[in-house]
Parts: sequence; C-alpha cells; structure tokens
Amino acid sequence: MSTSLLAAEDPRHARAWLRQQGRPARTSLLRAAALTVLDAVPAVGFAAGLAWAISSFDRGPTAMAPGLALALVSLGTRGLLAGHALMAGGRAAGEVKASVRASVLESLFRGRPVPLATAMEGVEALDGRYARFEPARVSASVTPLLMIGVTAVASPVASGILLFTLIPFALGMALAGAAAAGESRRQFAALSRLSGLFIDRVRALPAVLAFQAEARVARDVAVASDELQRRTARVLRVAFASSAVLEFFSALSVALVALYCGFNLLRLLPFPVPETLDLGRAFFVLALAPEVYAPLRRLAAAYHDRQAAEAAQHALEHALPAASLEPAGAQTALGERPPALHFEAVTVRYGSSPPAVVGFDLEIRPGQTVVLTGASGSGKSSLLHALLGLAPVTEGRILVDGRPLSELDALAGSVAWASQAPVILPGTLGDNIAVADRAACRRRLMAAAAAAGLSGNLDRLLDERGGGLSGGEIRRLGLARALLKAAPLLLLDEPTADLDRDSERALIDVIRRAAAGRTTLIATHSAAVAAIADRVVRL
Ligand SMILES: Nc1ncnc2c1ncn2[C@@H]1O[C@H](COP(=O)(O)OP(=O)(O)OP(=O)(O)O)[C@@H](O)[C@H]1O
Repeated sequence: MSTSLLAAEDPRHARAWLRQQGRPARTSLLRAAALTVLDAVPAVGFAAGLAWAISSFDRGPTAMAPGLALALVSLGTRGLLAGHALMAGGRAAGEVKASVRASVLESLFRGRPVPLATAMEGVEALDGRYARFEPARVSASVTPLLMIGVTAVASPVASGILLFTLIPFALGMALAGAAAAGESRRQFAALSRLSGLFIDRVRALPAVLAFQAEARVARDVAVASDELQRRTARVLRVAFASSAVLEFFSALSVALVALYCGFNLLRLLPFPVPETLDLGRAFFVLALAPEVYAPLRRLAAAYHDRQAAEAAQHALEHALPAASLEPAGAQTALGERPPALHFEAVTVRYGSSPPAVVGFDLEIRPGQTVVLTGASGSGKSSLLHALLGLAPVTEGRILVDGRPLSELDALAGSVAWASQAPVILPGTLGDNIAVADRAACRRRLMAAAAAAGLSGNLDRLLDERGGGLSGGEIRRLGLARALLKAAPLLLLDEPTADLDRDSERALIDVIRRAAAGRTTLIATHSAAVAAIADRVVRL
C-alpha cells in the first residue's frame, strides 16, 4: 500500500464501510452493547451494598449482612454479565468476519488478485472492532453520565468534580486516538508490504536460486520485517503513552473525589459546600467514582482495535469491489442459457509429473448431462478442475459456447460447483451455504440444505476445519451450495461418494431435478448416477 493511497483514505468513509459490514451481525452487536451497558446496574448495587454495610458497622455484623449480601450478589452478576457480553461480542465479530471472508473468497474465485495480507490479516484485523470496541463505545457514551447522575443523588458536589475531570480525560482520549490512527495505518501498510514481498520471492524461488540472489532476497525480507518491527513498536509506544495519560487523569479524578469526601466527613473543607456527607454516602460516592472512568478506560484499551480495523478497511474494500457484493448470479460470464462445452485435445499436467489427462476430446451440447467415469486417478476431477481454471491445461483448449476459457472473465460466477473437498469458512452452516448466492433468503438456504440431505440447525457454528460436520456432511454442504446457485453450468465431483444406497437414490433424484435446464458434468464411480446421464464418457 503506498503512502499516497494511505493519504487518500477517508476515516469517515472507512467507518461507514465498517458499519455496513456490521449489519449482518446487528443482533449480536446490540446484545453485546446492551450487556455491557447493563453492567452499570450491579456496579451501583455493589457500591450501595458496601456503603450500606459500612454505615451499619457500629450496629454489628447482623446489621451489616444485607449490605454485604447485596455487594456479593452484585459482584457475581457483574461477572456473569461481563462473561455474556464477551461471548456476544465474540459472536458478532465472528459473524462479521465470516461474511467479509466469504466476500473475499468470492472475489478470489472471480479471478481478482487479492493480496494474502488482506485475505488473512485484513479480515482478522476486524475482530477487535466488533468484539470489543463497538460494545465499549456504546457503554462509554452512556455509562459515565449515568454514574455521574447516580452519584449526584448522594453528593452533587462529587458528581460535579467527576463531570469536570471528564473533560481533560475525553480530550486526552481524542488526542491519543488521532496519534494512534496514523501509526496503525502505517503498521498495516508495512505488514502488507512484508507479506507481498515474501509471497513474491517464494514464487520466484527457482529464479532466485538460478541467479544466486539468495543473499539479496534475504536482505530485502529482513529490511521489510525490520520496518514492520519499527512500526509495531511505534504503535505500542503510542498505546502505552496514551494509556498512561488516561490512567493519570482517572487516578487524579478519583483522588480529588476521595479528598473532597474525606475533608467533608471531617468538616475540614476550606470552602462552603451545600451538603454534609455521612460515612455511607461518602463511601457510596467513593466506590462509584472509578466506575465513571471504567467504561472510558475500556474504550481506550479497545481503541487500538478500531484503528487496526480502519487500517485494514481500505485494503479490504479494494479487494471487494461493489460488484462482488452483489448476488453471485448478477455477474455471470455466460448469461442464463446453458452453455455448450468443447474439450479439444486437452492435456492436463501437474508440474513435471506424467500427464493426468492426455488429448481428451468431448463435445457437450447445451443442457446435456454428461457423466465422466473411470478408474480412480484416471483424471475425472482434473477435467472438472481444468474447466474451472484450477488445473493446468498444457495442451489443447476448452471452449465454452465457442469461446476459449482464457477469454471468459468470471466464469466461476456462471458455475454451480460441488467439489470433493469444499472450502469451509468460519461461520454458521447457513453462511457457508450462502457463499454460493449471498442474496439467498433463509427459506432457499433451508431448501438447498434439505435437498442435499443436510439436516439440523442452519445456525450452528462451523470452524474452517468443518467442526461439527462429518466428511459426508461436508460433501453435502458442497452439493447444497451447487443446488442453491442458479447457474447455467453444473459441475459435480463424486456427489454420492460414501453414501448408502437409499441416501444415494434420494440424492440422485435431487441431482436429476437440479440438472434440468443446465449443462451438467458429473465425475462419478456410481452406476446409479451414470444412469441419469444423457451420455457416459469412460476415461
Ligand atoms: N493438484 C495436483 N497436483 C499434482 N497431481 C495431481 C493433482 N490433482 C490430481 N493429480 C494427479 O492427477 C491424476 C488424476 O487425478 P484426478 O483426481 O483427476 O483423478 P480422478 O479420476 O478424479 O480420481 P478419483 O476417482 O480418485 O477422484 C492422479 O494421478 C493425481 O495424483
């Protein structure tokens, strides 16, 4: 990322973009914010309980017990609320990341070159903004004033002190935030540079070795990683300095309140005040004072998360052009009619190994269903992959509606594809099916899942290893994606592998219906699947 690009970034635009990405996770975000704000209630309960117990001290332990009980219950409630808020924030961040990651993947499948740092670290950089910063922001804008209001009931003067010291605190936060923003952006740029350079040099390794340029390349990587180290150290320095300033102001404010309460209790104040505190009220105010600053300190601690997300935003938005956020069906290379396919003397060869497929010829008419069958390793999957540009065609060519593959942009947008090992994204099962058509409503997602034989809750969470899904279910997930996508070309790789006879029969019916009106190519060992084909080609 160049400096000029960085300068061109508009923080307001970045924030609007990030807000928009948060929409799919609105419920979880609201829940996390509500739980964080709700923490104010047991905080007041805790202060009131302690004050109650202290003011009953001279009447013995029995008189103190209700106050202590209130303090203990409040403390427990705070722990519970904090735990639930943390989980809701984590869930919100997970939902946002899953949705952005799916869009990045879609961009990649459409042939857009997305830098590795953007796809990996860029998406991860969003985590803290939604998990921690967003709930902290809401709580910081509500809770301090709420606490000052509650303090005013016990001591208007103490609440005035708190309100007054809030001003330099907020000013300090704004200054620290502005300083951290630039440093975070420069750190992300250094990170992008290092990963880009590293990937580039690894790709060019044979050339590097041939020209004996190892030392120079190692030097380049070392310089880029030193730069990243320097930038990271600067970000940390700003973060430490700003948190020291904020801690100072909050300690100063609590000290002022403590001083005031102490002198008021001892009646030693050198100026007149319109209130006389007793021990209970003074203690209540003292216990609440740190709570005024707690949400702001939480916000300051999470501020770096917001900067990190904003620093990554530009690269992410660049990787996801507006068009890629449209439903998949909106951007197709073929239109809606089923295409004709023509394999002309196609040879697929991986690196220097013997060719997987040699001189393969096949003509498929629009709307035909063709099954590729043959022994394991005969090259069925390789032919499907070649059509998708995922396997190297070293000789011959593939024509789609008479046009060579190389001339077709974004063919992936026109293909409904169920591979043997579908990519799983972190998110819910529903999110994972929706990768095939991001505009699909819940009813269509459920219909696709049911047709592919995926039972159970669409909202269950999966990790990138397919946590919670068996091998067969992962395959069915791929099929559900293919069934969901209304693309004119349907490619299925071993759709019924590992299924018992009844399940296979049910699925074949689904495949037959899905293939109607589309050009369909299926790689399979199954004679039952082959039976639905217009043509069976043996490799
Ligand atoms: N990415 C790859 N890199 C190197 N070799 C590969 C790759 N993919 C496939 N091959 C090789 O190409 C040959 C054909 O494999 P392919 O998966 O296309 O066969 P297949 O007929 O689909 O097999 P199966 O029925 O077991 O799925 C095999 O020898 C395989 O090892």
